[in-house]
Amino acid sequence: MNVSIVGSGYVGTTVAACLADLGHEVTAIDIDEGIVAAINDGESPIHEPGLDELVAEHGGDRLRATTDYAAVRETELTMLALPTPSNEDGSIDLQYMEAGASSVGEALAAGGDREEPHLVVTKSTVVPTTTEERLAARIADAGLERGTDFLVASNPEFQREGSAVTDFLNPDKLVFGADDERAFAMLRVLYAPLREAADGEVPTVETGIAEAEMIKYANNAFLASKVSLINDIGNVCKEFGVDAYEVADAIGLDDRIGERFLRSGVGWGGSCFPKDTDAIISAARERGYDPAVLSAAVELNDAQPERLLSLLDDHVDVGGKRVAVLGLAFKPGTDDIRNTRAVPVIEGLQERGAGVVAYDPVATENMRERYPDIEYAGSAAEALEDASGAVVVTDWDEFAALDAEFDEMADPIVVDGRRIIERRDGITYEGLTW
Ligand SMILES: NC(=O)c1ccc[n+]([C@@H]2O[C@H](COP(=O)([O-])OP(=O)(O)OC[C@H]3O[C@@H](n4cnc5c(N)ncnc54)[C@H](O)[C@@H]3O)[C@@H](O)[C@H]2O)c1
Ligand SMILES: O=c1ccn([C@@H]2O[C@H](COP(=O)(O)OP(=O)(O)O[C@H]3O[C@H](CO)[C@@H](O)[C@H](O)[C@H]3O)[C@@H](O)[C@H]2O)c(=O)[nH]1
Repeated sequence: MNVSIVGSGYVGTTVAACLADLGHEVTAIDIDEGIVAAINDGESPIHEPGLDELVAEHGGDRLRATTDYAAVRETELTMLALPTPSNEDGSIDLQYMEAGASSVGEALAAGGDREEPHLVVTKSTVVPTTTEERLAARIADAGLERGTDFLVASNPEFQREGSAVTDFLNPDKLVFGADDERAFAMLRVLYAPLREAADGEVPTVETGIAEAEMIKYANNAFLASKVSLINDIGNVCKEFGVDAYEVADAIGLDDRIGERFLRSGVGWGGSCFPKDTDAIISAARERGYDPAVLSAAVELNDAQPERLLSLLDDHVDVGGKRVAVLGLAFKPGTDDIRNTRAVPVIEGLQERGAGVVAYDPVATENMRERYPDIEYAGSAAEALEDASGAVVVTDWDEFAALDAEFDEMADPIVVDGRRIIERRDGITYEGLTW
């Protein structure tokens, strides 16, 4: 198929490169000229395992990039992979989606009549009814008729950062939301090569558009709440001196609970869980319903970084002292710092008057833009040297190998928010939930 993907960030670039790899002709459309040039030169604009190779292989060939929306006219299907950030009150900010939908509509309208309607697919995470009520309306504003000139559908994405390529190519499920058999048929053709190439059977859910939009929020809300629940249980465990990881391993053997997403600690961050839980809570409240469990999950998550710091307070008054922060990315395998727990941890240390020295294997430069004034170390060893305490925020594998490096600390107190450091002689070790 000939496909265009509007927005070439974390999701758009992964989807575009993978679809090209599966044999489709793909055009990535982005307003950022640097991103467009990089893709055409065969370079991935983002750090994501496996993506460099795919963009290198297909960039400038089956995968092309442009800033010109006219490219959608050469394609049968356009996916919108644009940002859906939060407004200050937590509600979803649809300005990028609406701008993108308008541009697609105008580009299609400028091409005159079409034999078949163009399918516009919402890949971004949007609250239920957005695609039909807000995006289809923007496309129609260009003088196009839904059903004749264009169709809309929702196809939410469940990939994780750090494993986006393998997640996209081997999804647990595909979700197609549409109200027109022609839209379902096109989505089936689009994903046919993926289903053939995937490691196992890929269940496909065909449903309504608003249902598909809601499935994405329910998925993230469930996972975020699962982590908050294990953090709540973990906090209780800590009060009793019980190891929450032994408890989690045991309850995870119950199929109804499942072993994944039971790692307790300093909480969830990233570009999705925080904004998506906020957006669906806000959208529900607007309609008069207050989702109590989900609100509590967010509240508990917001409190975990302070709980981590209070464990450090139990051992040392960090005012005027050097404290190492190990890990800045919101999770290992990515340089993404959006909503990382490192931010409240750093701010809490600064409020206590500590001198922060931070280290991350790949996310340092992103964090430096946000906090240019704190010290950044070139290695974990350098960060630990002369520090009067260390807090672990991201579970990078390399932290598991740290050992003699702790001997160089002024005061070897380690508070681990991710259970990645081994307890050892010579350090005062506190696990957040164990
Ligand atoms: N990041 C993830 O792992 C992930 C996973 C699943 C779903 N999602 C959802 O996917 C959507 C995109 O997220 P992302 O992380 O890829 O965002 P991103 O910020 O990384 O990328 C968005 C891209 O859109 C471009 N853009 C902005 N306005 C534009 C316009 N008018 N026309 C063309 N391009 C424009 C930006 O330059 C940027 O390159 C969000 O709704 C997000 O919730 C993200
Ligand atoms: O047991 C766990 C699992 C995760 N986390 C934290 O939860 C956050 C999110 O992790 P993860 O879900 O692995 O990463 P994301 O890339 O944010 O992916 C989530 O958000 C994406 C965007 O919507 C969805 O597509 C994915 O399905 C969903 O997992 C990170 O801060 C993790 O440290 C924990 O604290 N404990």
